[in-house]
Amino acid sequence: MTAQLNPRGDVAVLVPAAGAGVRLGPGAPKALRPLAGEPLLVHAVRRIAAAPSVHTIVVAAPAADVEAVRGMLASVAPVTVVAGGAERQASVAAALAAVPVGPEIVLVHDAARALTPPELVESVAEAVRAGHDAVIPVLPVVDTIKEVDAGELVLGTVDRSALRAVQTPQGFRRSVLAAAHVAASDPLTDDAGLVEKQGVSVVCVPGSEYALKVTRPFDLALAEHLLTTGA
Ligand SMILES: Nc1ccn([C@@H]2O[C@H](COP(=O)(O)OP(=O)(O)OP(=O)(O)O)[C@@H](O)[C@H]2O)c(=O)n1
Ligand SMILES: C[C@](O)(CO)[C@H](O)COP(=O)(O)O
Repeated sequence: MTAQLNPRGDVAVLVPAAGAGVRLGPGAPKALRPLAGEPLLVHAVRRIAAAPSVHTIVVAAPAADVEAVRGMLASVAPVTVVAGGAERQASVAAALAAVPVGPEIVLVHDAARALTPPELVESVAEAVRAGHDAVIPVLPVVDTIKEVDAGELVLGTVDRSALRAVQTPQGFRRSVLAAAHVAASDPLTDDAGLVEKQGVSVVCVPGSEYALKVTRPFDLALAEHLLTTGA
């Protein structure tokens, strides 16, 4: 059944999905690769659409696959599909340009984080609604972290208590994200990094283990296991 978005919602979600997936290995663009029988992107969009505040979803698809992605998502949720760019930042900028007048909170969410629960979409949006210009979901770093030189010689042990692993969706006041993209020079893979460069304070909220990014083959196997076991 096709999900309905909330016409009175205040949140637009941009879904960059135009990456190749080089680290996943040869094959179709990553967002279009199957996870338990459906493309990663379908899983991601279904969960975004289940978040009650979402008014608009814009997907940035690989340029050659825009029509295929429209077809793939037609029965999932009402989405706008645009062509992405060569860098993630260009894909986000293309999606941002397609957001209609209305939503004043914009979330940017990797298609690759296909199992992200709707509750995380809501908690990030709520933190922006509460007055923060930029909000990122994070997890504590659980491994010991070493700094090394070019020859893999350990230089020292980093204090991990002040480190966080960053996820998406990342949430922004719309004008803040738009200004950061206008001002952007070198491409970054992280929108929070763009707004930091503008001197904007970025606030952390608790992330979710389920928002793992499918990057390497092990991540895909883990996501498949989580889905098929109902974990
Ligand atoms: N030119 C790009 C590059 C990335 N992305 C998207 O940004 C998200 C996060 O990127 P990542 O997981 O690093 O994906 P890829 O760039 O595809 O991965 P790789 O670096 O292994 O090729 C993904 O949903 C990806 O599709 C995008 O829309 N446009
Ligand atoms: C935005 C991001 O998902 C935050 O963790 C990440 O930066 C995406 O890209 P990367 O190429 O894997 O760093």
